This record gives sequence, C-alpha cells and structure tokens, in this order.
Amino acid sequence: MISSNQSRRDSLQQRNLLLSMRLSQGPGRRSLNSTSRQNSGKSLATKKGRVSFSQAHYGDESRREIASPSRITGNHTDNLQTSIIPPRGETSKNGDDGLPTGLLRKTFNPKAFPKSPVEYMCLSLDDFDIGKKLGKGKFGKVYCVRHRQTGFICALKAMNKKEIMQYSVQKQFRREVEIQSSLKHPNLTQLYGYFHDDKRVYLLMEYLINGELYKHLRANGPFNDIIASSYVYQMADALDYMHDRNIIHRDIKPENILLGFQNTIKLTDFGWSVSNSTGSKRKTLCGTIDYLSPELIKSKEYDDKIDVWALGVLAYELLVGYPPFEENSKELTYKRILKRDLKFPDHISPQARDLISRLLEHDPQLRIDLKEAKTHPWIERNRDYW
Ligand SMILES: Nc1ncnc2c1ncn2[C@@H]1O[C@H](COP(=O)(O)OP(=O)(O)OP(=O)(O)O)[C@@H](O)[C@H]1O
Repeated sequence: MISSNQSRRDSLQQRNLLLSMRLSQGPGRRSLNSTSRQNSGKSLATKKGRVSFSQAHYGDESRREIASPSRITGNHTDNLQTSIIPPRGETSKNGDDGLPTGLLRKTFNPKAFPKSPVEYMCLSLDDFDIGKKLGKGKFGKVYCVRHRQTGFICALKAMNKKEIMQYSVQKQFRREVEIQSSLKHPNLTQLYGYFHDDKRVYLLMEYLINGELYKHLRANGPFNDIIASSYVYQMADALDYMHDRNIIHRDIKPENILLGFQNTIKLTDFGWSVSNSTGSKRKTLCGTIDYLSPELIKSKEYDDKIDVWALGVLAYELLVGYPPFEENSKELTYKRILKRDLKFPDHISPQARDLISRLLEHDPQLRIDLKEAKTHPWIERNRDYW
C-alpha cells in the first residue's frame, strides 16, 4: 500500500534537500515584525507568521490560483496512469467506509475501490454541486460540495496537477492520499475517495463544519480545562491509533485540526505523515517551529515520540493561548526548546501542568505514553463535563 522503500527514500532525500534549503534561509519568514507577546499580551503567532518547514516546498501563495469551480470541467477520458494517481487497488485496505447508508457507497467504499477504469471514472466534478469555498491550501482550494444523486455533503479539495508536478511533490501527495485513506478514526478527517480530470486532482473528504481549530483558538481561546482536556484527549486517541499502525503525523498544530459538531476535533493534513513500519528511527526534519521537539532540532534520529511532544505543545497552547517556547526569532525558540525552558502562567492547574510536563519531557524515552496520557488525572477529572 505505501510506496516502495526506494521511492520512500527518494522522497525523503528530496525533502531533506528542500528542508536544508529552508533552514539556510534564516529566520526571516517567521513573523519577525509581529509585536512580541510581552508587549501585547497576545501570541506572536499569526496564521501567516507560523512557519511550517513545508512552506519552503511550495513557494508563494499568489502562485496558487486555480480556476473557479464554474470553470472546472470533469474529463472522463483522462489517462488513469498519470503519475500522481496511486495505482488502482493500492489505495486503501480499510474496512467499512463509514458513510451514511446508501450514500456513495458504490463509488467510495474503499474496500471495493475501483476494479475497472469504468468504475473508477464514475465520479467526476459533474456529479457535485459546488458550494462555498472553505479555504485555500498550498496547491488548491477546498469547497463544500453536495453529491447530486444522494445529497451527501462533503468537502472537495481541488489541486492543480501542474503545480504538484512543478514542485515535485507527487510522492508526498501520493503518500498523503494513501495514508489518509488507510486510516479510520473519529478524530481523523476521513478521506472518502478521489478522482481527477485533465487539470486537477480532487480529494473528497469529510466536511468539518466549524473549520480550523486555530481560528477558533484565536477568536475564543484560550480554553478552560474542560474544553482543553477534551481536545487533548481526542488528539491523544487519534495519535495513539496512528502510532499503533506505525504512522507518525509529524505536523501537529491547531492549523491542522478541524472542528466538527459538539466539540469534536479531527486531525487533518497528512502531507508530512510517514509510515514507520520498520519501527526504525527517522531523520527528516519536519513540522512547525514552535512544535518541534528537541531531537528534531538536534537532527537526531526520532520516532513517534515527536508527536507526543507536539501534543504537549498543543495542550499548552490551548490552555495558555500561545505555544510554550514562542519567541521573536527561530534561534531563540530553538534555544528555549533545547533547554526545555517551560514556564506556566499562574492560572494553569497543577494537574494540567503535570500532564504537559510529562508530554514535554526532553528525553523521548521518558515522555508519557499516549495510553497513559488518555487516563491522566487531569483528563479523568474533566471527563464528566465533556
Ligand atoms: N474537510 C474539511 N472540512 C472543512 N473545511 C476544510 C476541510 N479541509 C480543509 N478545509 C478548510 O480549507 C482550508 C485549506 O485546506 P487545505 O488542506 O487545502 O490547506 P492547509 O491545510 O491550510 O494547507 P496545506 O496545503 O498545507 O495542506 C483549511 O484551512 C480549512 O479551513
């Protein structure tokens, strides 16, 4: 299902190269002009200012215009062997697709994923009414859509093939699709399926009505113990599920978490996820500066404990409003992470401090296990109020 070892190595080498380019660029892209927290009482982070290492990969936002949906036309005769489409049958080994009864089951059931090109091509843009734009990513835009035949509402991400090729991220994209379609968990955004025409690839996903947790955090945060503990529990459960399947997410942050109904949160953006099925340690630097663990900064080998560290950073940000090691420059942030310079504002409860401190253990081996984190006293104490 996952790319061969060779292609994985190629992809990692390519990414290493790009990441080292990014690192050599210095701190300029990290919102250096933002007013400091000390001055404003607010986080340094703006969505734009939060630098993801992956940004180096994709270049400037303005380059990412694609045609408006009204101009997009499906092309049923496109060649299926295009390099950015995973070969048929490699897509998912999932069980039940989890879709409401009768909805798109024929075309989206990953178990019965296309057996013939005809079946494969039974989805096209013409099958959907295009609704409002939900957001814009590096390669394209995300729309709320309705499947005409069934009325099923989902999110459709339209990505430009040319750009995917131009930035040589076919393998990363392919891995994202493969990993996301192989996972099924209430706190992971589900990928229902994909199709393409001559210009674009379309990912059909679960629609999360309340958008990014990041925006919610900026508008309504920081959160109280009840909400924060519920979010931390949900992320711990999703990560535990992924790690049990030897998959590391590698880019946990509020921008990559979507909010559904009733405070359900779902992790998304599996572009940096990686299958670590050999259980061996990895070395690719990835993630967002504020969420990087000490071993990543030291370019040491790492494993799924980097996600545990990132969960600690997330827990802190949810309760405090900004990440624990945030500074005006990348270098200062790195310094504080490496020293594990962790300070809590007075209002953080002793139990929350305890869990965060254990998630943010400098030594990966000493970091709390996710299964234990899920039953930590801070979680248990708040669980009744969720
Ligand atoms: N399944 C979804 N349901 C609702 N809104 C979504 C969904 N997926 C994405 N969005 C919205 O669309 C925006 C763009 O998503 P997209 O995944 O393309 O980009 P991104 O995660 O911001 O960046 P990247 O290109 O790095 O993945 C998100 O920020 C979010 O607001």
